[in-house]
This record gives sequence, C-alpha cells and structure tokens, in this order.
Amino acid sequence: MLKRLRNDFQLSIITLMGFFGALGITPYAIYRLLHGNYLVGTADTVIVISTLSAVFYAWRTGDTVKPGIYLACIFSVGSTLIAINLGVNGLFWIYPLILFNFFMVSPGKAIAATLMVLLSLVGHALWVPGSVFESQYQMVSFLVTNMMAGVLTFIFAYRTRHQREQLQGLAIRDPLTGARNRRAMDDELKIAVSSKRRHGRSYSVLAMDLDHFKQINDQYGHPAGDQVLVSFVALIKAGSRKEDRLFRVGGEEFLLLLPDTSLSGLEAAAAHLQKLVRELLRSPGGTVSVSIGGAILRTDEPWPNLLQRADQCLYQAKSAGRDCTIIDRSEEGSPVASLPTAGPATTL
Ligand SMILES: Nc1nc2c(ncn2[C@@H]2O[C@H](COP(=O)(O)OP(=O)(O)OP(=O)(O)O)[C@@H](O)[C@H]2O)c(=O)[nH]1
Repeated sequence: MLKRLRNDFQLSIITLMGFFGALGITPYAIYRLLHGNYLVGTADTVIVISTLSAVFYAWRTGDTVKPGIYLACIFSVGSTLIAINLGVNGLFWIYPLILFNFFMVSPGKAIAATLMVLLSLVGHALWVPGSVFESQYQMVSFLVTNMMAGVLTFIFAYRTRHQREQLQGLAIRDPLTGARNRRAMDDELKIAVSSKRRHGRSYSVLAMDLDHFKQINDQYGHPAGDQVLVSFVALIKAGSRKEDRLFRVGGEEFLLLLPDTSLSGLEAAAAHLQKLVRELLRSPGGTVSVSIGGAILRTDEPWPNLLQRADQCLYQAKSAGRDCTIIDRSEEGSPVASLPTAGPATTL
C-alpha cells in the first residue's frame, strides 16, 4: 500500500485530498444538518460520500483519471452552491478549490473549471444583487485575487506536470531508440499476467532480434548500427497496433507485447513485421532482417516463463537460418522445454 502511494503520484494526491476533504467537510455537514440548513448540509454530505467513493474506486481499479475528473466536478459544483447559499462566508472555499482542481485534473481542465465557478458566482451575484457579494468592490476584489491564484497555479501545475512526464519518460525509455526499457517491460508483463488472471484478457509476445547485427557495427561503425536500431523501432511502431508495446530488452533484442491477440493474429502480426523489416530496413551494406520467436501467455503463467518460451523459439528461428518466425504452439499446462529445444512450434 505504501509502495503504491510512493510510486503513483496521482493516487497519493487523490487519497490525500479525499482524506482531508472528508475530514474537513464532515464536521460542517453535521453542524449544518443539526442546525436545519438542509440544502448546504446535504451538499456537504454528498461531497464527503463522493470523495470517499472516488478514493475507493481509484485504489480498486488503479484508474486515477476518472476519479480525478469526478472529484473536480463534484467539488466545483458543491463549492459554488455553498458560496451562493452562504454568501461571503462560503467564498473562502473557492481558494482551496482552485488548488484542489489543479491537483486533480490536467491544467487545462482545471483552469476551465475555475472559470466556470467564477462565472457562475458572478452571474448569480448580478442576477440577484447582494446574494453572494456585499458590494461591487468586494466582487471585483474576489475576481481579481481568484484569477491571480488561478493563473499562478496554472503555470506551476503546467511546469511540474511537464517535468514529471519528462522524468517518467526518462525512467522507462531507452534513450537511443525511444522504445520502452527493460524495467518498463517487467512492470507491463506483471500487469498482463494479473489482467489475464482477473479479466481473462489474452496477451502474446514477439521476441525479435536483428540478424548479423554485429557485422553492421564491425563494417560500418557503431553510429551506423545505432541508426539501424532507431529505424527498426520506428518501423515496428508504425507496423504494429497502438495498444502494442515495444521494449528494448538488450543490444539488438526487442520484445513486442500484443494484447488481445489470438494465435492466428500473432502469426499475421509477425509475418507483417518481418516483411516490413525485410523490405524497408537498410544498413549502409544493404537490407537487414529480423528473426522472431512468439508465445501466448498462459493462465497463471509467471511472465519469465513466457519470455523463456519466446526466447526458445527465437533461438530456433536463428538456428533455422534467420529471417523467419517460430511461434510456440505447445498446449497450456505443458512444461517449458529447456534450451535449445522448444515445444511444438511453427516456422512461418
Ligand atoms: N550500434 C550499436 N550496437 C550495439 C548496441 N548494443 C549492442 N550492440 C551490438 O550488437 C551486437 C550483437 O551481436 P550478436 O549478439 O553477435 O548478434 P548478431 O551479430 O546480430 O548475430 P545473430 O543475432 O546471431 O544474427 C554486438 O556487436 C553489440 O556490440 C547499441 O546500442 N548500438
């Protein structure tokens, strides 16, 4: 639990805000309900319950985007209603609301929510004079200070978000090719195993290794080899589906993770990518080819096993003369064969 809080910034913010939001608003809800202010008391109660539900949902599903939007909406509408109902005393809630929204949703959405809240308050004040603000001067001061708070928070949130995304990118991507790195692969494969177990979603992998890559380095230099790797990644990304994930496992070894792909789909994807590489990937010395080994994730199979099966097939593809694909077709439950022989496999 602590590890999740440490690693998932958005989840920790939702939990923190949810916890303090519920803790801070509950006494107000009780006080107002006890003193007969049922409208505001009910609004407070709805906010508390919604907050706790959103935190629960975020923890259960790991999805922090929907709860963030939901909380920002609920808190914006709730605070606006409270400010309209309580007048000046309720206006103080708008300041923390602005900060809250910038933590919950993207800076663009947060600034839009801030504008909606301010427009609603000013609109209501103009419609029913004296209902929200005590004077025009107070209304203008409130608007100016809120706009300043909103713009400054926008700049801060935009910068930190940008830097966070850059850091996350650096942590999970290979700097040369931009493909995801081994650490990201381990994480994604763990998620695939649990998603297969919990939701029955199918996953396949293609282990890919460029053929005779050492010769390119030896004959034309390391920069030429680097360029081939960069072009290879661009080709595979262009030739695979958006939801497929490409990882650089080692020097010229890559792994493609394909969700929702059957055996025939995996064969078709491998054949398509292999053809693409054969026809379009070039080194200074001419065409470059790739050998591929494929496997489909079994129920409750540890992910290193899946990689081992795909690697065995890749090894067979290399032994079979390279520039070909071998897919592991062995049945669920059959043991993983040790190198160099794999289970029944097809050469494409
Ligand atoms: N240019 C470049 N070369 C790399 C990089 N990482 C690893 N290599 C080289 O990749 C080569 C891999 O060679 P081998 O493992 O013998 O593979 P191969 O020559 O492709 O032979 P087969 O896989 O059997 O077809 C080595 O020469 C490594 O130095 C890199 O980031 N850039």
